[in-house]
Amino acid sequence: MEKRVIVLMGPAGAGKSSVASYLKKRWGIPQVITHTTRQMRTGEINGRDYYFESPTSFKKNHYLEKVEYSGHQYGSSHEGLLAGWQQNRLISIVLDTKGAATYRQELGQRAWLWYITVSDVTVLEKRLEKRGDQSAAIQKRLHSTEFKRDLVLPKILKNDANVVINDDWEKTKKVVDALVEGFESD
Ligand SMILES: Nc1nc2c(ncn2[C@@H]2O[C@H](COP(=O)(O)OP(=O)(O)O)[C@@H](O)[C@H]2O)c(=O)[nH]1
Ligand SMILES: Nc1ncnc2c1ncn2[C@@H]1O[C@H](COP(=O)(O)OP(=O)(O)O)[C@@H](O)[C@H]1O
Repeated sequence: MEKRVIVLMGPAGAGKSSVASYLKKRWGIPQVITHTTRQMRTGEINGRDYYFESPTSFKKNHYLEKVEYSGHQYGSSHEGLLAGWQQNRLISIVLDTKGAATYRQELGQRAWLWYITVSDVTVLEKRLEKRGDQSAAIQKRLHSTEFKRDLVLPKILKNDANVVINDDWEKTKKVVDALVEGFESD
């Protein structure tokens, strides 16, 4: 049976992690956990949200792809993907748009691209504040080239991605349910 990884991408605060959690809770779709050198935020758990690494330990892993985002390293392992697929036909991963393009290149249609966004980008900063991110970290993030890049869906992914506008969480859940149901009934 066909296997797929739902690649959740989009600007910071759009709701990528919220969708990943919902996929797990409602549909039992596990998230492939990636590695990062950024600091753990309040409420985050090592091994659930990320594998938090030092610059030295980060270098020791083997990555399918890795990127720098707002001054920190992020990488996803081949092993994580394969372990997820061993137990499940459908898994998810949260990536930036550069990583998503690599996944599409490496995995073809097995990378199911979902671009999570909002119709009014000014809400993103408010969401990051509400999430409890430190204000210095928010400002650094909002001014990074990667954040600005991911505010729009890159041209090379435009025809391939499902766009999910996450303005209203109740509506988003319905859109997510419809996408998963479409796959399950395939
Ligand atoms: N390419 C790639 N991007 C990642 C990986 N892990 C996380 N990201 C992306 O890195 C960016 C920053 O993530 P994070 O620090 O959690 O910030 P957030 O977007 O504000 O939640 C987001 O766009 C994530 O999707 C990875 O392993 N590879
Ligand atoms: N539709 C929504 N309306 C209001 N707040 C939301 C919505 N979706 C997510 N959030 C909240 O916005 C913040 C950022 O969401 P998150 O999933 O962490 O985004 P991302 O992973 O894309 O950075 C979180 O506090 C989350 O609870």
